[in-house]
Amino acid sequence: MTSPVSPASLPAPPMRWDGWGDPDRETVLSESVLALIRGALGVSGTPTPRRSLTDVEVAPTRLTDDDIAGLVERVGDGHVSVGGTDRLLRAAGRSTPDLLRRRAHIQAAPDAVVLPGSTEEVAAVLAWCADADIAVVTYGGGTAVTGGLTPIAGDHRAVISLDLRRLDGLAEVDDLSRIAVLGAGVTGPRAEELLGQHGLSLGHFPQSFRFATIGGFAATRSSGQASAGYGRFDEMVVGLTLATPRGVLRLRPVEHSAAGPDLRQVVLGSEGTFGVITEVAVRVHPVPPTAASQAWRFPDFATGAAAVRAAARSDARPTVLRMSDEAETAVNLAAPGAIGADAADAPGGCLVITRFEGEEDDCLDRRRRIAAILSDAGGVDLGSDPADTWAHGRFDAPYLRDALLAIGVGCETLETATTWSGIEALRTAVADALSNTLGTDTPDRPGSPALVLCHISHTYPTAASLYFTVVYRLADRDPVAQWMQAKEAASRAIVAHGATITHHHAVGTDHRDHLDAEIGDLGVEILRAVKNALDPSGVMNPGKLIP
Ligand SMILES: Cc1cc2nc3c(=O)[nH]c(=O)nc-3n(C[C@H](O)[C@H](O)[C@H](O)COP(=O)(O)OP(=O)(O)OC[C@H]3O[C@@H](n4cnc5c(N)ncnc54)[C@H](O)[C@@H]3O)c2cc1C
Repeated sequence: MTSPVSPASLPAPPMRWDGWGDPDRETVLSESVLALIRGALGVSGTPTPRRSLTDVEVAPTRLTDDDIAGLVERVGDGHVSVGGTDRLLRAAGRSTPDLLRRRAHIQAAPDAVVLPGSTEEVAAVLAWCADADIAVVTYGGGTAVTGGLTPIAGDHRAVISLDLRRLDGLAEVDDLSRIAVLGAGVTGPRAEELLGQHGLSLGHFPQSFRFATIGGFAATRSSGQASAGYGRFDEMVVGLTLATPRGVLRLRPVEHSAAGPDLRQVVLGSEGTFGVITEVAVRVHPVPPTAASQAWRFPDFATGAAAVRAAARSDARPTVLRMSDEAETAVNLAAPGAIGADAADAPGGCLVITRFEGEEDDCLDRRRRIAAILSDAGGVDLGSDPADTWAHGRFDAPYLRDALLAIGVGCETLETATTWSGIEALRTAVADALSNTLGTDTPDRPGSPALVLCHISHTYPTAASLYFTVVYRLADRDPVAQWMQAKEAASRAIVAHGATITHHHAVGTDHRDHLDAEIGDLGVEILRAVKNALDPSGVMNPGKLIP
């Protein structure tokens, strides 16, 4: 039995419930985007209205009055809700299947939302849940894209969402060591604001920066757009605190230790299946006084990839280094405000963006040295404008997806990484898998090819990550199954090429069945053993990460 949702009693997560970003911002597709989409996919472009929150039903909570009292006892009055809206708002992440499921009249939701205010309260809730046989899904910013937030109770009698928004402080700054300790619920902008008051910066800027949290970054091994300069998030972490059903694990911020295997690396990427990361000690740096950019055009992917590889190996490494393939360059994805605008007269080739942050002399010197490398490798200097345009609009592209979904156009991304020697074959295989599954004729979608775009998003001396965006006509019937079929084909191609199933989006539910192909049966057994030590009753995020 389901019932319409009652109003919220807890503060709502800041993102719109059924889409991306600021709830007050409505994206209207420009004429150039509409023309591109109509021409490529044959849709009419007429938007269908969104479902209102009040027109959704959820099942009643499975928690008893005693359960609710038990939770309130641990986190205090006003921090627990079994109200339908509170539960629904935390019921999903922001993948395209998540958003498609948000269109249904009846939706799955956790049985309660709990807002702990400290590490001790988190630990108390987890111990209580383990005793009471209730599963726990940790909720950070809600930007998960691989099913990590799906409210799965598994073998347990109910599931709660543990929203960390109250863990929102800067606990400590060690200026001399350049280490800061941030609460897990601090969002990307709030972290920069808090650190900025000390003249410091973290430098982690994923596309989800505005909404995702410090704890979420750590739990998913996130990677930001400035990873070439500041590293992946896991490289920024020097210490952390993990609350588990068995107690609290505190890993002190001494990065350089020979005291056995590095347990931080065991916690990073654990996706809430071992416990809840409540605090993270991160490496920080002074706010960079200068930024200098430069964009380049290469004739084709292979030439551009060789140039980017050389730049990634240089000690003049840019802070941002990325390259769009021919298709992504042609639709102008680097400038969301101008997509499709000059598609007809685009000069072709592959766009490379470089950006350098730091002291002025150092920035200019690195830019000059990288310019020499890229120029020698066949690049044409486009000046700073395209790179500045990319920097300006870099957090806005996700809004487009909502507007596309409204007109019957699917838009989803997936990512992987492999060694430089495997990059070209991997790109072809994944792109083919996506085009073949989403671009074939079916009674639902006669003759609509899929548009597959790709960029090299993160670079290392030995490897690089590939990030695919695919735009396709949604099936009238079961568009979730349509995407899942394409994703499975792409995942198989990734596994067959020995690449990683995820470079930074994490495993969640979506990649779980492919994890054993990557780490082997013994690797899976190790993860199970760690989980068993920290979460013997298996209440922490069941159905995610570990097959
Ligand atoms: C439009 C868009 C763009 C994106 N761009 C990027 C990108 O550029 N780079 C990138 O790396 N990712 C990106 N992502 C993916 C996503 O933003 C990251 O995975 C991010 O790290 C999730 O953080 P969050 O706070 O939103 O976590 P949530 O989505 O709330 O949770 C993610 C997973 O981690 C668990 N979790 C969250 N917090 C904790 C905690 N404190 N302790 C234990 N477990 C926890 C959750 O249970 C869940 O399984 C993008 C997603 C979207 C929708």
